[in-house]
Amino acid sequence: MTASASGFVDPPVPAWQRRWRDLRNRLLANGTFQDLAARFPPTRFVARREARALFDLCAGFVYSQTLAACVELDLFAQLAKGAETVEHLAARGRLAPAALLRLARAGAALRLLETDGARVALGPLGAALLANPGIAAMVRHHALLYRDLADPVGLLRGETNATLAGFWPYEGGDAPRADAYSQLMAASQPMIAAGILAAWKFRRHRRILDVGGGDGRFLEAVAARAPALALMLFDLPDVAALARARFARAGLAGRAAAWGGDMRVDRLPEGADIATLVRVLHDHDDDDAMAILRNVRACLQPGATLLIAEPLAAAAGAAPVGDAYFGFYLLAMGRGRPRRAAELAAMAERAGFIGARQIATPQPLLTGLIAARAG
Ligand SMILES: C[S@@+](CC[C@H](N)C(=O)[O-])C[C@H]1O[C@@H](n2cnc3c(N)ncnc32)[C@H](O)[C@@H]1O
Repeated sequence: MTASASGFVDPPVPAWQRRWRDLRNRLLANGTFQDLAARFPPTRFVARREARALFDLCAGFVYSQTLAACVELDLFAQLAKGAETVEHLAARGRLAPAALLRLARAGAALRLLETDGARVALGPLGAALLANPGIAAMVRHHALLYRDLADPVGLLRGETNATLAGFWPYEGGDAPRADAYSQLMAASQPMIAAGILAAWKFRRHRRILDVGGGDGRFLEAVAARAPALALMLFDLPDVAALARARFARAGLAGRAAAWGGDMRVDRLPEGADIATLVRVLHDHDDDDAMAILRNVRACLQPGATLLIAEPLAAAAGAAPVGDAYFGFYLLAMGRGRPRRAAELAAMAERAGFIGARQIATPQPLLTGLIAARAG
């Protein structure tokens, strides 16, 4: 077993796999082999695919910034009703038509837009983005992360004063900033809630406690699906106040209550038969994450359900999101790390839960789900 820096263990790599990896790497690092592979018909396809993947890694930041420019110019919303002329879009964005066309062609290459040179329309990814406003909110928010990643090694060495850390002031209380990050979370929450609601039947429960529940958007979505469920939310005091306001606006004040405090140390409200931690544990270093899990366990009766929902490390088909994106995002944020499903299950069991298991979700890219019972 290989001990990671955090003390958790990664699954061991079998000896035959290590030998195969070394052989593969010797071949791929050899220019003559690469030339041969690119010319030999059976390997040509793979050689081209790998060359493209490598170039995409080199150029990925340009692709992201192409998307950022489209979002800043609000192109997707402007094209929602149909194609527009290059001149019209250029005038709206205060750009020269040639500059707008350059952006449109870049966007078309990335399937965000389509253009015939005179008019611009949505591409398939641009159209999909319209249905998920949370993505545009994240793209805007990424201006902070982009700045912090300008010196990735400095960030890894802890030499960079990350601007992203200031966006998430969990300690100390800061109402305007809590409002800003809660709005960002609320914008992306519908995508997360859809995945959790597709994977878990909340109707079978009586009372839910959403710990670190933000401004209540997740509970509002659960409430629509499970009309008899009583709703409880716990978050920092400034955020719990936002949740109370949301519950009142949504007509849920009669069945929902929100408490403010520190979920690591303050007593959590009792009586729930299901507790949820949605995008919470990955924000915290291991000691704090364990304190949260133990505190949640303490407020539940044996047999109650715990659901942990967050992007996972090493998720099949989604490793770049968990390990690369969230790995660096949380580093810039100043705490936490993405964890494997097995790590979260082991932590839950150490905190007094039993039977922890991973539940399949329709979109593992965004949300992995671990369910356990209070032991
Ligand atoms: C990433 S947000 C997730 C919010 C919500 N669960 C969602 O998925 O939209 C993490 C939440 O944990 C809350 N939080 C962070 N530290 C906390 C603490 N020590 N006690 C209570 N809540 C805390 C934050 O205020 C924030 O609402």
